[in-house]
Amino acid sequence: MKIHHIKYPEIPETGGNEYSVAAGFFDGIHRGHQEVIGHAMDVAREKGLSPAVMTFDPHPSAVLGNRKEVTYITPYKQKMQLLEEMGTDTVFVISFTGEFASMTPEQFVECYIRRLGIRHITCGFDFSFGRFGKGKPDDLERLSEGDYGVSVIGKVTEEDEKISSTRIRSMLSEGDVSGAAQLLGRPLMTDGTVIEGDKRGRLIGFPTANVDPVPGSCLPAPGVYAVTFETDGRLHAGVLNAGYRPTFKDPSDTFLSVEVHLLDFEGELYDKPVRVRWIRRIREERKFAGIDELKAQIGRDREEARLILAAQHDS
Ligand SMILES: Cc1cc2nc3c(=O)[nH]c(=O)nc-3n(C[C@H](O)[C@H](O)[C@H](O)COP(=O)(O)O)c2cc1C
Ligand SMILES: Nc1ncnc2c1ncn2[C@@H]1O[C@H](COP(=O)(O)OP(=O)(O)OP(=O)(O)O)[C@@H](O)[C@H]1O
Repeated sequence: MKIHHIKYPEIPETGGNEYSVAAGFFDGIHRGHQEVIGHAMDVAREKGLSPAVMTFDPHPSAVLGNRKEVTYITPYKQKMQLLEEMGTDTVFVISFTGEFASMTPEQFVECYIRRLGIRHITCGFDFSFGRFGKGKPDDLERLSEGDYGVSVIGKVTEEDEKISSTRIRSMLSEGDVSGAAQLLGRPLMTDGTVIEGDKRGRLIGFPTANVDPVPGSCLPAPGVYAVTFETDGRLHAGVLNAGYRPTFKDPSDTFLSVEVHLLDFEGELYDKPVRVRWIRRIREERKFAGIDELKAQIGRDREEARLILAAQHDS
């Protein structure tokens, strides 16, 4: 898959290729996004065009400043991997700058559709672009003069409400990872590396792999979760604690640890790249009176995770 990074006003050399693109930020590549991207690919096949995606980096809210801290359901690398798996040949990643954001719809169409060789553009019903987000799908049609086709995908919903990145982020902030998986069409995936912890886990009888998530990962609310843990091409069942370990740590310690106890694995994992898939929340993190109580609870968490993951496997 070819990735073109574009910074306004540059236009990359694409060797005369002609594209069918899906346009949008696409954080999460959820079921709504999958419909938009899937349609762009169908058109590419029908018309003999190259299947492509046009996306932006960073998230517009990082530049327009309406979100405090910008985290991603699918950080950049994972998003690229998912797009490639869906059959995308080319991705145009446009730097989302103040200058780009203030283009008129006419400028956007001239620079990023006509001059890039785009012959068909697919977007969702609420796609917007250009100054104040004023450019709408209708404008794409109005400005095309027959040079390119436009498809607008209607609202994809779950329980009568639009599936959106914002909705998924809000579910994650409440720990509802199974609800989020329903909208994503797959579980939330967190990529990271195994780092050293305080080595207390082994002492209490539950060794854990401490995961350092890739920067900018959008994590679910603190708590205990049933997860799968993929490393070295193998999938392990696990029970994860995301939190501040109040039983051992000072409340002023604000480092969020993400640690996974693997149900059927013992061995060395330091420095390995891993992918955690969040399956279901089990409970909140709590401060226990002592180690014995904590150990008993982790034992119950482990059994609950085992049942959740076995049921998921059977279904
Ligand atoms: C499934 C699971 C649940 C946990 N729940 C809690 C909890 O509710 N409260 C808490 O203080 N620590 C909890 N912990 C964290 C333990 O305190 C932690 O594993 C131990 O401190 C080891 O830390 P280390 O890996 O940094 O050595 C949990 C850990 C696991 C694996
Ligand atoms: N549920 C949906 N149904 C149809 N089209 C959608 C849906 N969600 C997003 N799209 C379209 O997919 C593209 C990418 O959308 P965008 O990245 O803004 O996603 P979003 O989920 O709506 O995000 P946010 O919650 O941040 O607004 C846009 O063209 C948008 O119109």
